[in-house]
Parts: sequence; C-alpha cells; structure tokens
Amino acid sequence: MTVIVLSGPIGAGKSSLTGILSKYLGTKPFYESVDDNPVLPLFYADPKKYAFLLQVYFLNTRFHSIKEALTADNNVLDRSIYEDALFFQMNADIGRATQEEVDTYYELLNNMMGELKRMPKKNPDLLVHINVSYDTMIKRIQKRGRPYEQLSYDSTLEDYYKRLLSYYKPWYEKYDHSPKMEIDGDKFDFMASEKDREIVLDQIVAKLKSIGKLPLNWDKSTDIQIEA
Ligand SMILES: Nc1ncnc2c1ncn2[C@@H]1O[C@H](COP(=O)(O)OP(=O)(O)O)[C@@H](O)[C@H]1O
Ligand SMILES: Nc1nc2c(ncn2[C@H]2C[C@H](O)[C@@H](COP(=O)(O)O)O2)c(=O)[nH]1
Repeated sequence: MTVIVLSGPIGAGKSSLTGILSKYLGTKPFYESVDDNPVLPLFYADPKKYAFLLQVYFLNTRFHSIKEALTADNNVLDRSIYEDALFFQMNADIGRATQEEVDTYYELLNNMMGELKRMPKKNPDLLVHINVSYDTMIKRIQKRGRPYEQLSYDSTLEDYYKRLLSYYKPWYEKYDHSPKMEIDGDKFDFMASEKDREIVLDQIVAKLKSIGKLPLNWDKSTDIQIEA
C-alpha cells in the first residue's frame, strides 16, 4: 500500500497532477473539498470573520480523507494535512484570527495529529511538492476561474498570494514526515504537453523506485488521456 500526497500553493496544479498520477499508477485520487465547500466563498468575502471557521472546516475534511487514505489501498491526495498550519499561521500573522482562535486551533491540530500517530500507517510514503512562481500561480488561478480567487475580486489578494508563496519555501525545507520531491510547475505543462507529462511522471516513478515503493522493473506503457 502506497500513499502519495501532493503539496503546493493555490493553483500550482495539485488536483490536476493528482488525477494524472492516480490514473497512471492505478490508485485512488482524494480531492480536497473546494467547490462543495460552503465556507470558502464566505472566507474570501470576509477573511477576518471566517478564517478560523474555514480552517476548522478544512482540517476536519483533511482529517477524514487522510484517515480513509491511510487505511485503504494505494492512494493519491491532492493536499497534505501538514499544510493546514501553514495556511492558518499565515492568516493569523496578518491579523485574521484572535489569540484564542490560534490557541484552540493548535490544540485541535495537535490532538488530531496524535490520533494519526496511532494508526497502522502513520505517514504518507511520498510528498510531491509542486513549485510555482507568483506569475504562474496567478495565470493558473485565472485559467481555473473561481471568481473569489481573482485579483480583481479583492485588491489585497496580491499580497496574500505573495505571502503564501513565501511561507511555502521554509515549510517544504522543514517537512520531514516522509521522503519528498519537487516538481517544477513553471517549466512543465503536464496538462497540455504530453512530453512534459511523461517527464514529470518519470520523475515521480524514479523517486518511488528509489525509496522502494515501486519495483525497479516497474513499467507503464499505456498512454493517459487527459480530459480538458
Ligand atoms: N503544469 C501545468 N501547466 C499548465 N496548466 C496547469 C498545470 N497544472 C495545472 N494547470 C491548470 O491550472 C489550473 C489550476 O490547477 P489545479 O490542479 O486546480 O491547481 P491546485 O489544485 O494546485 O489548486 C487548472 O486550470 C489546470 O488546468
Ligand atoms: N485559509 C485557507 N484557505 C485554504 C486552505 N486550503 C485551501 N485553501 C483555499 C485556497 C484556495 O482558494 C482553495 C483551494 O485550494 P487549492 O490549492 O486546491 O486551489 O482553498 C486552508 O487551509 N486555509
């Protein structure tokens, strides 16, 4: 049983690569609750009021997914639970949470992490982090088109996104819950370019082989058809 988690900023390509990778490896994809998330639009409309509620909502849904993913067979998750604190800490740092909310959040997070440690499989087998620049992030957010994520929706989003990117570098460097690897999301268009998709999948397969999660002679010759 192999569990792979994706990480990276908003619009980096996590959900897209989760779909591609799970199809390629014949595993099950787990997607974060976004389009069915009732709190997300409220948060973007009034971040200070809804930052804590959104975080509890995400933490709860991530906990559900990770529990299921760590007990079922091979899986790919489109965001790691380890990024949860990164988001809330950043929101707290810009005054979107009270000290009581911060304290309560960390207590809840520690409690949940304690539960995960008691599971037969405690950590994912591999973290695949997608690196993107600010320009790429914005292009992808525009391409995806969720209205409340657009820079035109709120003039403070530019700072919010730049800050988010600046939190990811130290977060990735510190991450030590499993082996990890980076994908260059600026360079590889794994959605439109078949060649790029192959390169990215080869990088992930090579890493899985090097950590003993795929047999050295594993090969997949089937083409994957990407739905636009
Ligand atoms: N490597 C890539 N090259 C070009 N477009 C991409 C790439 N990855 C994702 N996209 C596009 O960018 C948008 C955001 O991708 P998505 O997978 O939803 O990102 P995330 O899940 O990280 O927020 C989508 O429209 C997707 O088609
Ligand atoms: N405040 C938080 N926002 C979060 C968190 N996780 C995701 N999000 C937001 C960011 C995007 O608008 C949307 C989906 O994220 P993608 O990276 O999948 O595009 O949800 C969080 O923990 N806190």
